Amino acid sequence: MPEQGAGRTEAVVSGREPFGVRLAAAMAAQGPLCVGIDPHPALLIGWGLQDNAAGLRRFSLAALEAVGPLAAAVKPQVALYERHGSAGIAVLEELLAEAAAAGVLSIADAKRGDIGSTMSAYADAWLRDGSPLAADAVTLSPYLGFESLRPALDLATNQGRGVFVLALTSNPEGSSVQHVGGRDSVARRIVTAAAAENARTAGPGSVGLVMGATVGSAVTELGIELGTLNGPILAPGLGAQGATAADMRRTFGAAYDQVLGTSSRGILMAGPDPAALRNATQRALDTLRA
Ligand SMILES: O=c1ccn([C@@H]2O[C@H](COP(=O)(O)O)[C@@H](O)[C@H]2O)c(=O)[nH]1
Repeated sequence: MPEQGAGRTEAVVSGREPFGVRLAAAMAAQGPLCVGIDPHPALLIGWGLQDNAAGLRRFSLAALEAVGPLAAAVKPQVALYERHGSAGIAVLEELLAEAAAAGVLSIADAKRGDIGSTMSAYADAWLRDGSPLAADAVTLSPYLGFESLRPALDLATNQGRGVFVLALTSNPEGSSVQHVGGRDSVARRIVTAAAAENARTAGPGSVGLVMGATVGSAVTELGIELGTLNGPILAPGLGAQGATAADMRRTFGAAYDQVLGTSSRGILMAGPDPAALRNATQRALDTLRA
């Protein structure tokens, strides 16, 4: 029996503007910064909170309240909610709802990827109206094949939501898979596939890429062409992983305007004082704009 769900085309069309358009507007208004909400145990303790669901909730809502008005988007790291079990997932649901109510774009960093039929369920969870976990966008892993992501690509389009597909990740181990093939690398093929998706839309596309701020010269060495992407690039690695805005400018060159730099621990470690969190966010924004 053929795989069910892999080729599903969504019929639902939401009334909201495409994610790519909404993100471009937020980046123009706020600047090119996404703040990661990563409630690591050490950060909870550092904020004077307990490493439990109640601490997680206070941390998450306080972080959103402080940084939300300054950032183009927030990016909760799903793993750090999952480690608290169902109570942690309930906090993530509340955080996503609060972000939506405050008009702050949310990117769920879940890195989902599976065969098409299971991918449909992931898409329903993260991208469908009415799901308690629906975010404006979700991160996806394409290592079961880019086309295995089809249910999420189609649902995102039809719901005015977006996806960010891992292409060149910020960790040093990523190159052992993503650089394979040299000038015809795995990463380059993912970029080409994302560009083909975005070519279907006239405005800014909603299929983004994850490309670490730490990847240095990999983009040029692998012959990756970003000029035709027509979509956003989520660039983690600022701050705690050591990358700077200057590194990002060198790495992304002419595509820098499409890049949404993201920092989690580098900003969150300034908390819990809201003014200190706002200052850390503003400093990160200033370097990205400089
Ligand atoms: O290539 C990637 C993809 C995702 N991430 C995630 O971003 C944040 C980074 O946190 P920092 O504290 O700013 O280092 C984290 O949630 C990662 O899982 C990434 O770092 N690199």
